[in-house]
Amino acid sequence: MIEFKNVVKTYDNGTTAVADLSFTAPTGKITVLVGPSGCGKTTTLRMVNRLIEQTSGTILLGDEDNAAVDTIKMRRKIGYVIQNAGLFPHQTVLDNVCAVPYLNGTDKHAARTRAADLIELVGLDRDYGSRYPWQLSGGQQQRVGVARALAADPPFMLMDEPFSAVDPIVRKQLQAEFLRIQADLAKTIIMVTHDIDEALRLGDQIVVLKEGGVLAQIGSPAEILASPADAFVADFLGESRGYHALSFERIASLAPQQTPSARVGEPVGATEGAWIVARDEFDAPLGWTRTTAGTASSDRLVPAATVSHSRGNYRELLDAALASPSGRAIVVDDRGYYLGTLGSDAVIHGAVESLAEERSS
Ligand SMILES: Nc1ncnc2c1ncn2[C@@H]1O[C@H](COP(=O)(O)OP(=O)(O)OP(=O)(O)O)[C@@H](O)[C@H]1O
Repeated sequence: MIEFKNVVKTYDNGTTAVADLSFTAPTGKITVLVGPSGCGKTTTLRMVNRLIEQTSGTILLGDEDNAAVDTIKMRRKIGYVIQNAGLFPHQTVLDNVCAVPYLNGTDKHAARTRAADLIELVGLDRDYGSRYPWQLSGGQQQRVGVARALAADPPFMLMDEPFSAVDPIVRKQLQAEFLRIQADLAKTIIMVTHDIDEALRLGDQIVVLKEGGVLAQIGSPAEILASPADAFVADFLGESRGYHALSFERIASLAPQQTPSARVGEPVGATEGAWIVARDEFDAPLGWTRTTAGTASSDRLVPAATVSHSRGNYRELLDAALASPSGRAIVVDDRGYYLGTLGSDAVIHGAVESLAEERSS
C-alpha cells in the first residue's frame, strides 16, 4: 500500500500544487490519478519517490515513511515509467532493462536472463535485446520502459502518462498487455493520466484531482461514473459518462430472446428475407444471414461479434447490437453456443431498471 496523509506541496514561487491530499493506493491494485492539466498529478506522483519533496504531510510505502528511509534504497523498490520511455540512448535494450539489477549488484548473467524474459513478457521478440532504443518504434520503446521498471521486481510502480506518446491503436494494445501483466504480477501501482478513458479502463481506483491539487473524488470507476461527487467531476467525465457506465453492468439477468437460427445452407422456417442467426457445423454462431428460398443463405452472411451471457456487459451488448444488420446482438453461453439475441432496446430497459434499483437501494 502507498498512503498519502495530509500531503501539501507549495513550490518556492508560492504555487500550491497539492493541497492537503490524503488517500491510500491499495496493495496489488492500480490507482489512477486523473484531472485537468496543472492539477498536481505529476507533483503527487514524484513525491512518492522523492524526486519532489513535500512541504508537509507524510507518505508511507507499506509501513515505512518515505522521508525516513535511504532515498537510493527506497527508489530501487519503486519501478518508474515515464512518457517517451526515457531509455538510455547509448545502451542496448537488454542493458536498459538490466540497469537497476546491475545497480543492485545482481549477477550479470542472471540479470540478463531475467531481462530477456521480461522483454518477451511485454510482447517483444527476445532478439530486440540487442537493438538500440532509436531502432524501435514509440510503442516498442514504451514496452521496454515497462520491462525496465519491472526488472528489479519492485513491489511499487509509478507510471507517469506511460502510454500517451503512441497512437490510439497501439495505446489500446499496450493497455491490454499491461492489464494482462498486472493480473499476474499484482504490483501496487500509481499511474498518472489526463485521459479519462484510460483511467476508467485501467484503474481499480480513481483519484480525481482538481486545480490546486484538491481531491475532487476517489472511488472505483463504476462508483465515480454512477455518482460523480460534483459538477466538476461530472464535467470531467464528459458526455460519454452514461456509455462508459454501461461497461460495469452485467447482462446476465436479461433473458435472451429466440430468433430463428440455422446452419448455413440448411432449411429454415423463417419468413423469406428475414434476418436469421447463421450457425456453423458445431452450432456456434457465425453471424447474420437472410432466408432465401427457405434456406439459410450462405451468400448473404454478415459476420458478427457475439456477447457472453454470463460475462458480457451492457456496453458490449449495445456495441454488438448497433453493429449488427438486424439491430440485435447474438448472445452465447460460456462455451460459445448460441443462446438467443438481444436488441438495443433491451440495453436501454435494462440500464434504466438497474439505475432505478441503485436509486432505491
Ligand atoms: N518546479 C515548479 N515550480 C513552480 N511551480 C511548479 C513547478 N512544477 C510544477 N509547478 C506548478 O504546479 C502545478 C501542478 O503541476 P503538475 O505538473 O504537478 O500538474 P499535472 O497535473 O501533472 O499537469 P499536466 O497534466 O499538465 O502534466 C502547476 O500549476 C504547475 O505550473
